[in-house]
Amino acid sequence: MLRSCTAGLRSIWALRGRREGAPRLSMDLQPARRLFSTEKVIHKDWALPNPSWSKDLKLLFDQFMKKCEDGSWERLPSYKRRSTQESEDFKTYFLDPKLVEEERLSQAQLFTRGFEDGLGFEYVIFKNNDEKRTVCLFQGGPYLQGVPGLLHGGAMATMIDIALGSCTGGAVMTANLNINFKRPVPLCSVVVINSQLDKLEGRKLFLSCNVRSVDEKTLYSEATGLFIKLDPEKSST
Ligand SMILES: CCCCC/C=C\C/C=C\C/C=C\C/C=C\CCCC(=O)SCCNC(=O)CCNC(=O)[C@H](O)C(C)(C)COP(=O)(O)OP(=O)(O)OC[C@H]1O[C@@H](n2cnc3c(N)ncnc32)[C@H](O)[C@@H]1OP(=O)(O)O
Repeated sequence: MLRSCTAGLRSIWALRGRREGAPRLSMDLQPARRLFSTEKVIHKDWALPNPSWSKDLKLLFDQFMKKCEDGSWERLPSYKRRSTQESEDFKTYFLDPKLVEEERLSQAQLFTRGFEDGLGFEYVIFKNNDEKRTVCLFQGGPYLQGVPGLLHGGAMATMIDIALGSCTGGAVMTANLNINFKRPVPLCSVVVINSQLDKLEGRKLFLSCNVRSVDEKTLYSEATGLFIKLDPEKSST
């Protein structure tokens, strides 16, 4: 496993910055301000295949894209940053400008999308609106290691949070997250996170998910989450 991961790492380095349609920029060599000031970077959709995706991930992606054809499923796009108008709305309602400097905020990005291709979080989420559930296909790269050769539990928790949040469809905050880690996830492997909305109670959304291997034989984790719809009348800070 470690050997294949090292080979993967070598090929990933060979592919750095070559995501389809992406500008050839190297994140560690250029100042963040320059990287994130171009519209092209801000609006790039990262939930699409790139050369670091394994055969398993590409295969599952293709299968779910087929399910999207009749409209029952949709692929959720993923951006490093929100669009300008959404950012402004968000700041107006929920952020205290005294707590976060404008310059720092201009550099902000979704942390799961801050890695070079293949090194960190590679994922795509498909949503079935009628069934109120999502499927997240996730390949955790070599920079997400915890115990040698294994995915860090915090990286898994991050993906579980995002997967559960993708079922909510709105401005929400995670209030509670409970995870049972049942089996360790091999680094660089692909897992499937099935999430669903179990109950809606006022502003409270109760969700659950499980994390399985591609062949569904291994149950890696189970989790439940409570998300709260944000109240624009209240400040979250
Ligand atoms: C920040 C805004 C986000 C906006 C997003 C906008 C668009 C989304 C689109 C794209 C996003 C893209 C990607 C997202 C990627 C990553 C997601 C990251 C998610 C996070 O990384 S997120 C950070 C961790 N998260 C926090 O940092 C929360 C800190 N926290 C709070 O900010 C407040 O705590 C809050 C807002 C949760 C609630 O505050 P509040 O004042 O609005 O509501 P209140 O306290 O009245 O609770 C109402 C009812 O929920 C019950 N309740 C509350 N908490 C509970 C708990 N823990 N257990 C059991 N019940 C609980 C109460 O008991 C009451 O129940 P009842 O109504 O029955 O009395």
